[in-house]
Amino acid sequence: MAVVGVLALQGSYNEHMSALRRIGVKGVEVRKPEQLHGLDSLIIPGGESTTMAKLANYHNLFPALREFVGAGKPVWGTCAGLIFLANKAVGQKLGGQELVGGLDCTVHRNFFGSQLQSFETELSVPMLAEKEGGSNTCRGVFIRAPAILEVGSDVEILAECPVPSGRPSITIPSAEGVEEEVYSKDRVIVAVRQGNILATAFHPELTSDCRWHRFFLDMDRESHPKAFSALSLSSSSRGSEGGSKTKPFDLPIFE
Ligand SMILES: NC(=O)CC[C@H](N)C(=O)O
Repeated sequence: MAVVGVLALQGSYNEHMSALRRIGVKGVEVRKPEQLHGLDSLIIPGGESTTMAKLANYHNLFPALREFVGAGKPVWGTCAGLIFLANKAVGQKLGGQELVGGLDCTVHRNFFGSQLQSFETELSVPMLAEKEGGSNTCRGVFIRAPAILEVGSDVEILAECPVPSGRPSITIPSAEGVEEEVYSKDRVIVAVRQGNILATAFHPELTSDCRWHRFFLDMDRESHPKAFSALSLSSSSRGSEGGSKTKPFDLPIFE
């Protein structure tokens, strides 16, 4: 059975652990580099990316995290986790912060504004519905959320969000170091996939909809099918919130 690590330095790791439990998957809390060995995939939760980066540095986790991503194992970053995985982040604190990288995109750390400008909205997610069943939308919980400004050609866009009208305008340094306004579009990217990397600017682990977790586990399954024996990780719950997919008749494992 696949073993999914959840980086447990700070932030919403408990919520990811319980979402994994809901779909019958074993989650393992990761705080040290050696705990990454033997994992099939990894979730980097939301939280506060600067604090998380300091803790990751303290535990000497960055080289091991980069190696994990580079090995092609599935990695999912939610919110602060997305910032960790981006190749480039803007809107950071002075001096920036260390990133794991791997995801070919530029992320703005606090695109939607301050904690007070946190919000929930329905996101259109046709691809998620196609793969995991259920409604064409999902609830997006955005907490002092980042957003993706630009993506490379290998990055598949899975969800976009209308830019709220009250959002403060953002500036990023140009190549010459001069401040310039860059974002004027009315939509922004909030979920992407690039090969083994999944990233969401919002928090599916704070909702009861497990489809993003299932989607991630399906990526995991695709990357090494042997870890998934006849015990279907989601056979117990696929169909409850996922909706229309019928359960394979030969896999009535957990009822
Ligand atoms: N909910 C979150 O993970 C917020 C992330 C936050 N914008 C940061 O920079 O870390």
